[in-house]
Amino acid sequence: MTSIGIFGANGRMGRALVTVATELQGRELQGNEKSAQKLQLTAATVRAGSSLIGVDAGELAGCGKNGLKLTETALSSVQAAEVWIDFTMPEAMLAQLALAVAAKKAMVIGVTGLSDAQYAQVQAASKIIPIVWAPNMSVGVNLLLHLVQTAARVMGQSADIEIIEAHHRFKKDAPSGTALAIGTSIAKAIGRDLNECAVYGREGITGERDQQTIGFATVRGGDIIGDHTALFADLGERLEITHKASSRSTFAQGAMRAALWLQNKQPGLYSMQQVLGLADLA
Ligand SMILES: NC(=O)C1=CN([C@@H]2O[C@H](COP(=O)(O)OP(=O)(O)OC[C@H]3O[C@@H](n4cnc5c(N)ncnc54)[C@H](OP(=O)(O)O)[C@@H]3O)[C@@H](O)[C@H]2O)C=CC1
Ligand SMILES: O=C(O)C1=N[C@H](C(=O)O)C[C@H](O)C1
Repeated sequence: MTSIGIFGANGRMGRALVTVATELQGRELQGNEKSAQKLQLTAATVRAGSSLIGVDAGELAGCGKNGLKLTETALSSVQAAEVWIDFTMPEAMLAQLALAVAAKKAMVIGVTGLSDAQYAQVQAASKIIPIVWAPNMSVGVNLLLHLVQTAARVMGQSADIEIIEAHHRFKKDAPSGTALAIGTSIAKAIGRDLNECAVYGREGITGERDQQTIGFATVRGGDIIGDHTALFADLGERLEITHKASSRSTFAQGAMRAALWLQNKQPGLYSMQQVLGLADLA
């Protein structure tokens, strides 16, 4: 049995995580090294001083009372679970990561929009505790990261490559972490450096398109959960590879799978590709 804690239980993803963990509790799930494992949700935290402290976590999440009272984010609360899941915001996540390091707890991190310096802090923490960090924990997107590499190898020398993403109006970062991961994956497959070839917006007299660039387009609106398309556009044909998330539970289920996979792992920074067994896919 792996005990799970959730930071930021009041967020959109926090509530999805509490709901999925509550549903999966006690059931046999795919875990580490192909063995079945069970999880138990033993802690869920909200900001220090929040009026939600003491409220039932399941009731807040909208899945019905689960008997778990929300606690405040603090070192004392972190002791209550073996693996912590964090889908909050970069600064909050880093403060929570410091608590996990102090308590020597494993962590699953889904936060996007990290600066290079913030990502370096995650890397440093992974020398002390095991961490899975991934900008997207759905099976489909992690498969897409492979499919775009095949497409890029076949079409990338002549087709124009564009990555289009759409998310809800509340999203804070752009382009999405997933869009950047798709760009990185494609660039790697065709020997380009994303830092040098990415174009993040166009306006005015831009001139003709440089085929060597990888373009990004961002849409924000309403309650779109998360759509991503990699477009390979040549003269006479175009290929589009699209993933659409229709529920946040797909990300939450991926996070639970990562949490079970992390149990008993050595300190290190692991990817969702490793969790899903896709790392060696050609
Ligand atoms: N990897 C993946 O598969 C996915 C990743 N994400 C990423 O997860 C993150 C969260 O997304 P979402 O749930 O929509 O965001 P929300 O804004 O709904 O939730 C953010 C959470 O972080 C907490 N928080 C924010 N700032 C602070 C702070 N300074 N101190 C303490 N707590 C803080 C909020 O607390 P409070 O409620 O008190 O404000 C809230 O619980 C984003 O980076 C998003 O890109 C999202 C979906 C999938
Ligand atoms: O903020 C979101 O909602 C999402 N963020 C992730 C990202 O930035 O890629 C993943 C998912 O698309 C939802």
